[in-house]
Amino acid sequence: QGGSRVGFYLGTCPRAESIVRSTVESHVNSDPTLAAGLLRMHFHDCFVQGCDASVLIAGAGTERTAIPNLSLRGFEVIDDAKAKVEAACPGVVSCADILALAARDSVVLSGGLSWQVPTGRRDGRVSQASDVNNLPAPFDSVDVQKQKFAAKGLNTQDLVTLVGGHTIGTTACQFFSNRLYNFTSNGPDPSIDASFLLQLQALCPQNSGASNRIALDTASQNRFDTSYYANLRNGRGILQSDQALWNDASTKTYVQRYLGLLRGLLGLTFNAEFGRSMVKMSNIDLKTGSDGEIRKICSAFN
Ligand code: HEM
Ligand SMILES: [Ca+2]
Ligand SMILES: [Ca+2]
Repeated sequence: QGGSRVGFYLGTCPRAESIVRSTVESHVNSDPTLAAGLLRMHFHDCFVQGCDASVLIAGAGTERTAIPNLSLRGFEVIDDAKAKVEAACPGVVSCADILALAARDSVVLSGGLSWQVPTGRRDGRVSQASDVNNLPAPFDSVDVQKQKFAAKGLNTQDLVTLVGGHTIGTTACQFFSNRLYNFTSNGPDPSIDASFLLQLQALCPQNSGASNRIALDTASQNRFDTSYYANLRNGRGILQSDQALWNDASTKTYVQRYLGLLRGLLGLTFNAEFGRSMVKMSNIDLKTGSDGEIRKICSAFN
C-alpha cells in the first residue's frame, strides 16, 4: 500500500492540485450535486481493483457498465481537469490521483474540513464489469458491511465514518422503497419514524416512483455535516444499510460519538475523522512506481 506521499507532484507538476481544485470548483458552482457524484465515484474506484481510475474507462464491458456504476456522475469533471493538467504538464499526473483530489475538493466545497491527499497513484490497465462485485449493497446487514470494509483494510470506525459521505447526495427510490411498502409481511420497516414514512411514501409512490431521487440526508443534502447521523438517530435514515448503523451496537457507538452523545475521551469529530478515513480508503491497493501507466485521457487506456 505504500508509495503515495503528500506533494508527489511538487517537483513535476506544481500546479496539479490547484488546477484540479479550480476545475472542480467551477463545475460544482454551476451544479452543486456534482460534489456527491465525485465523492461516490472515488469510493467505487477504490473498492474495485484499488484506487487506479479503473472506474473511469468507457466502453463495452467496463466497470462503468456494471449496475452500481450506472448512476455515477461527474465523469466530465474529471475529463476536464485531466485536459487542463495535461496542458500544464503532459504525461505526469494520473487520473487516479485527479479523482482522489477531486473527492477531497468536493467535500471541502460542501463545507467539510480539508485534508492532505497523498498522491503518486498510477492508472490501472484493467476495467471489467465482472470485477464490480464487492461493493456494499443498500440491503447489506451491518455484519456484511463490516466484512466488505475489513476486506479493504477498513475497520468499524472507518465504515461508520465513510458511509457518513451520505451527508451529501441523493438516492433513487428503487434502492429503499421496499422499506416503505413491503419490508415485513405487515408492510413498512418499523424502524422508520411514522411521520417521515408518510413523507417518503409521497416522494416515492409504490408503482411509479422508482427513479425519483431523494436526499440521503434529509434537509442537508449539500452540506457536509453530522445531520446525516442525527437523522439515523431519529429513524430518518433512507437506505436500510444506513439505518442499520444505528440499530447495531458496534456501529451505533460511533454515531453517538459523532453526535456528541458520548463525551470526554469518547468524543469524536466527524469532519476531522472523515479525512483520516478517506486517506485510508484512498490508499487501497495502489499501483505505484512502474506499475500501471499515466493515462493520456481518463476514459481510455493508453
Ligand atoms: C455500506 C456502504 C454503502 C452503501 C450500501 C452505499 C449505497 C449507496 C446507494 C444505494 C446510493 C444511491 C445510488 C443511486 O441512487 O444511484 C448511494 C449514493 C451515494 N453514496 Fe453510498 N453507499 C455506501 C458507502 C458510501 C461511501 C463509503 C461513500 C463515500 C465515502 C459513499 C458516498 C455516496 C454519495 C456521495 C452518494 C450520492 C451520490 C449522488 O448524489 O450522485 N457511499 N450510496
Ligand atoms: Ca479501481
Ligand atoms: Ca448533510
